[in-house]
Amino acid sequence: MPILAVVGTGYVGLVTGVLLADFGHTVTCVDVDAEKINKLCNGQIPIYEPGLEPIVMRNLTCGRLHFTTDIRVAVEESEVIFITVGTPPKEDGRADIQYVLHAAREIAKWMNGYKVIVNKSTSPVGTARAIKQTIHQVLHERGVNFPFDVVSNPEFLREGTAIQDFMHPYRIVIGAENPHAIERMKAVYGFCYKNEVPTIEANLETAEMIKYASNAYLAMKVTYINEIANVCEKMRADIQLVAEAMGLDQRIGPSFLKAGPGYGGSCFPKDASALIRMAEDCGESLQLVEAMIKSNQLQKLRMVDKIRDGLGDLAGKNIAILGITFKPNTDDIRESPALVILPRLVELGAKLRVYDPCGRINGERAFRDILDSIAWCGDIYEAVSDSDATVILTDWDEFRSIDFDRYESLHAGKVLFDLRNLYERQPMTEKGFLYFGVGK
Ligand SMILES: NC(=O)c1ccc[n+]([C@@H]2O[C@H](COP(=O)([O-])OP(=O)(O)OC[C@H]3O[C@@H](n4cnc5c(N)ncnc54)[C@H](O)[C@@H]3O)[C@@H](O)[C@H]2O)c1
Ligand SMILES: O=c1ccn([C@@H]2O[C@H](COP(=O)(O)OP(=O)(O)O[C@H]3O[C@H](CO)[C@@H](O)[C@H](O)[C@H]3O)[C@@H](O)[C@H]2O)c(=O)[nH]1
Repeated sequence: MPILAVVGTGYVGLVTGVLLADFGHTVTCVDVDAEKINKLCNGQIPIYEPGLEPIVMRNLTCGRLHFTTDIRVAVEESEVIFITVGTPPKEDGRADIQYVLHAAREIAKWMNGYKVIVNKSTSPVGTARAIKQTIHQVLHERGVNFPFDVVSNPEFLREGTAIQDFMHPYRIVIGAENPHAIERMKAVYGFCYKNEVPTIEANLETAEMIKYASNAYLAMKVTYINEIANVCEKMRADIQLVAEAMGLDQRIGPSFLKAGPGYGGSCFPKDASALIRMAEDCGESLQLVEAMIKSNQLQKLRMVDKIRDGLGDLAGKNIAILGITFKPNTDDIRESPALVILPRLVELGAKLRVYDPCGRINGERAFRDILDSIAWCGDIYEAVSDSDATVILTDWDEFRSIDFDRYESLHAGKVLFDLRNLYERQPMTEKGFLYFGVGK
């Protein structure tokens, strides 16, 4: 059984390392962030991911899982080394692979025998070859000649459901040049999944492209349903029934058809832009993906128009905001629709009373320019107290069961902008609410 190392202990690295350990592998997770590693060594989880903490504790205790800032030991002791560092967007939309190549250089510095270097970071086509070249160069500088293979093994987990996604992936993609590397990867995953998960073996370029093509397609599904929702609103049609009926067609499928305020997160936006640049670099244009990005930006602004149309002049209005994270069950607010919608509401004169079950710490940082207009609240009812209207921005489960009797007793304005369609219009209207959903 190969000993494993994971370089980069963020969302993907931590989940990968911890769950591979839970499947029985010996894993060392490395990060350059000493504070993060210190916390993890003490069993504290630096991110919010439901269910992860007990699994970390369990594997730390039984000695299969290690955290360190010392990449040397991790590399020397392992045979298969995953790279899971960030690939953030550059200003021109391209993915910045400098952290991936830096990790590759660090690995090459301490290689002491055959290694499989597995890139799990979402990286443009050509990155695996660049990793290979980087490692060759460092080994050459060191005057050594250890054999190694580079594998592209994109990750498809979602934040908030990362454990379930990692334990039961739809597929495993292994891009490699050498059958021996594929065999070592099968030794890693076959041990976990008993070969029950479909595995796609491909060349490096194909594996890298599968990740971008998948993310852009999912983002396009969301954007498509949002556009149809906008038309439904004008035509007395109900997007939820439209989506349900569409989804029953197996060729379409029911997932990623929930209309809302636009997609966000650390992946869809940056990966769509990177895909467009990748296409441009080889003389092609991806017009659907380009249109999707524009449409998604408009969708976020459209939510502001919806609120302004429903409430009138926003100057001096108190608006309760329920949810700022880009989706439920995460503390991540990267590219969240809230980042566009909240500053615009403030610009229009509104005061915001914000509650998010997990997003406050990241929110305080992201909204530092408008903090004077934000009151952070500890729960739903504190947020809605004395407000003129409530906006549901994230589909956290606790927002599905608001106690509306309590809501009324807090002098909360009976105007609800339900941007995740958690409620039905008719019962809300019967309760005396002015109700605005998306696409119904
Ligand atoms: N977040 C997701 O849900 C998700 C899902 C699938 C794929 N991805 C992709 O996976 C990659 C990682 O994403 P993330 O969200 O986990 O990022 P992240 O920012 O949460 O974590 C990256 C970590 O790498 C560390 N790091 C950077 N350089 C390092 C180095 N040289 N050595 C050791 N550690 C180093 C950072 O300190 C950080 O802790 C990205 O390419 C992303 O697109 C993310
Ligand atoms: O029907 C839907 C589904 C999603 N969304 C929005 O789309 C965004 C992304 O959601 P989701 O895909 O669940 O979250 P991520 O954690 O960003 O996961 C995506 O990005 C990851 C990083 O690449 C991939 O690994 C995953 O497969 C891919 O789903 C969020 O803003 C959601 O609110 C909708 O509005 N409607």
